[in-house]
Amino acid sequence: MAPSCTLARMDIHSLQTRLRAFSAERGWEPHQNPKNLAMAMVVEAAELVEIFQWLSPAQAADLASDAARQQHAGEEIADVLVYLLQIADRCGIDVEAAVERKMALNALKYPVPTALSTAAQQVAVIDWRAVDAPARFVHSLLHTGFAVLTHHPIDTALLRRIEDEWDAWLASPAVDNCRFDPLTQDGYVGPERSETAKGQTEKDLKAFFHHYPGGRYPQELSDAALRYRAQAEALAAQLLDWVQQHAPEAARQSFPQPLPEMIAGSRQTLLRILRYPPLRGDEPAGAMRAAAHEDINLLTVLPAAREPGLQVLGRDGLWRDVPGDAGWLVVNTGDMLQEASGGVFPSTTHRVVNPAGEAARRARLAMPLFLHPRPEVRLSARHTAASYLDERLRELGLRAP
Ligand SMILES: O=C(O)CCC(=O)C(=O)O
Ligand SMILES: [Fe+2]
Repeated sequence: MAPSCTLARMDIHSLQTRLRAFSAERGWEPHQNPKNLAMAMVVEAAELVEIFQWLSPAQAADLASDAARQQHAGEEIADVLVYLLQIADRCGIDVEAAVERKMALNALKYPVPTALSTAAQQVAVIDWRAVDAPARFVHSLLHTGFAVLTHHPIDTALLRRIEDEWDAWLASPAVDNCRFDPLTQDGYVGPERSETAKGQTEKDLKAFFHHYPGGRYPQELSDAALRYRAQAEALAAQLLDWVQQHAPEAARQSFPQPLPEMIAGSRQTLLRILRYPPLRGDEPAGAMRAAAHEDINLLTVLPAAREPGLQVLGRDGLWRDVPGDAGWLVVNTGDMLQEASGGVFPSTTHRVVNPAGEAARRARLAMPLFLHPRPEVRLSARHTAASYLDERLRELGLRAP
């Protein structure tokens, strides 16, 4: 997004170079630290205000009809801008990049309050094969944190098979042979010690199995989940490529390295197979299948479950069902993409609500794949992937505090 052609015409960088030379020739540099410059800028801003001080709002709006006053205002505006550019120069701030990034963030923070923006908050359903799929996919992620793909390359017959065998396994005593190990972070976690979403008090009403490359896998089961994992991981890598290619300039400038490089050779990508057991009616008040949360990773690939319940929180504060017809694939952004993009890609809050009626008596299976960078990858000035994951796992109670 170009903030304005005026900025481009002005060429901020060469202006800063000229200002530096101007100060050096006059021996002013020792006094021009950011603190003094900021104070001088405020004095100039006050001189600009002084021009308007006793004018009526109508007179102020009509400044152009008073040539002398208009010229005076121009001089004060120039003074303010000159100091501002010098502050940025001394602090090593790239003004153009900072403005672009701020405008992108403002657009996210203050969406246009029209019917159009309500439509923009609907998660897009996109044919993966379409020529414009990558652009539409990234647009939907930017506006809703989610996108849904149809006609994707994941084998849906394989998914049904996984659901059937894992539904039985996750509810069987065999899970005892494969319980969660906090060191390797893989294995089975039962409802009794399931996650407590950040900021929640009740545990989620779910059991799950975590699989990492080369990690433990139930020997009683077929390799269907591993085959799904390979397909999902390849698709997730392609989708991350789409994000890199179609990300707004502000996000691309924020990425410490191209996104595909972050996952190259990663063994951190997590396959989670979830079983939400049928509800018995004696669940603690307020306990939900999956309480409101954000995913930790870059992107999540999630085949639509057979049972409903997945909802996304819109920027308008309303929960909406994520479209999830049979065979569709849900994709959402996670905290790590938000961190790496300087907030341009939102990590959107979602949850799985408890069903009512007949559906409450049925289990719900889901198998998200969480795409993770290698641990040493830098996401931002604050965090590497490892430091970020560590912080979040402690919050979830999956790693000792
Ligand atoms: O069960 C689902 O559909 C979503 C699960 C989820 O959001 C998660 O495990 O992070
Ligand atoms: Fe999630």
